[in-house]
Amino acid sequence: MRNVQKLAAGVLEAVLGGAALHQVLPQRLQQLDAASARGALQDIVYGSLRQLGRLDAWLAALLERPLTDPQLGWLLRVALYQLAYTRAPAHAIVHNAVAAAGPGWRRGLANAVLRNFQRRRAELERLADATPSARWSHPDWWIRKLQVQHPGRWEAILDASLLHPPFTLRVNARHGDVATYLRRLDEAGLAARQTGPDAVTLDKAVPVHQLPGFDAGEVSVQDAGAQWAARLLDARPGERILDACAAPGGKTGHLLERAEVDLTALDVDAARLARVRENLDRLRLRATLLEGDAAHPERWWDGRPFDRILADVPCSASGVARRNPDIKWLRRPDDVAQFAAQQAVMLDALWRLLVPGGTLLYATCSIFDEENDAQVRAFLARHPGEAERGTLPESFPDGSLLPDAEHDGFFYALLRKT
Ligand SMILES: C[S@@+](CC[C@H](N)C(=O)[O-])C[C@H]1O[C@@H](n2cnc3c(N)ncnc32)[C@H](O)[C@@H]1O
Repeated sequence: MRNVQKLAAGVLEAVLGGAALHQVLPQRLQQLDAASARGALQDIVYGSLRQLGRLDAWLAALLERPLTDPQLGWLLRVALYQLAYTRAPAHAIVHNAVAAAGPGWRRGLANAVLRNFQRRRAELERLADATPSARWSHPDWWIRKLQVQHPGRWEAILDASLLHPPFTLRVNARHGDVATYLRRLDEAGLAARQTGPDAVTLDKAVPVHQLPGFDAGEVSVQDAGAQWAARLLDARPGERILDACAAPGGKTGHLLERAEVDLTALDVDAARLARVRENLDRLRLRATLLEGDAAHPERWWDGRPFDRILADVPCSASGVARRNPDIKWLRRPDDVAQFAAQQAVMLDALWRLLVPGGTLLYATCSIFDEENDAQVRAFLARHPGEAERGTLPESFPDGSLLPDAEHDGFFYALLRKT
């Protein structure tokens, strides 16, 4: 356990220092032989990042003066996370963290902090609950933005963002229906329920290769909220479709599963585009893959207009913060305006590629207004008389997809070229 604690502390320090979680964590996971230790490291890193505001508040309350050793601080947060949120035996957590803390005063301090946490737990929970950034483990600016932009829903959004993200599959309609797949999951001993027209959510995440039919392309892992994109774009057989920010290809695959279309999958990132190819190969589906910048179609467009365009633009990812819990700590308030500016340029550029009468589906995994409704309103104001906003179907949940227990946060707007 000592090694796992130290590795977890190292990952947290690197990530909060600016390193990419998806690069640092796999490197550290490779240093562990036992699958159980790798599982524990993954859980501790994700869980600590999800609850970091609370862990910070506890640590600050337990220290008499600020720590001079940042590495010890990360180790203590890891141990606090384990004590509060895991089933590992408390004595082992404390014993190993104290040993990992190093000699001299570090050892004594680690011992005092962790034992005091156990003694003062109820008081510390109340203390954290009284401070929004600790209660919901989000930066203050993020919480204030949600309070202003979602006055009736901000607490529910933040509560949902502390949950473990659901593990949801998309059933490939070319292979069978949801009811049949639910029966196959049941036969495999995997409890699940339907959470969308093509979506089933498992009670517990499992490695994908344990899923019946995964290798044959019968299902894909995709959040139920993300599965609305293909349904809303509603591509018809034979149409020419542009998936303008396609990688890693989750929505590309869904579009192709639903209709025989002539699909171009564009992405600016060649490495990510390779993942589109891998995903489509598994699904045995075909598309034209193009590396290119959606903001500069003159560099890659062949001049033939598209009937429908999916613009699943890069965004703050504030709707999927529980899946990428480093994001909320690394984003700066200014980033949101920068994303919004980049999205506006991409929207205007892509709009020119759409056939008259065609539809563009604008999509983000953000819950911030600047990237969503305000973005669409500004677009309509820039294109008077040539664009109108389409209505989303009644089956679409509640007019918006704010994160909850069943799906992540997404935004969709249909734009029709008049
Ligand atoms: C939200 S992700 C897309 C997710 C994808 N649609 C899916 O469902 O799997 C945004 C993608 O936009 C790509 N991207 C960012 N800037 C771009 C640009 N200027 N042109 C094209 N793609 C871009 C990123 O590389 C990233 O893969």
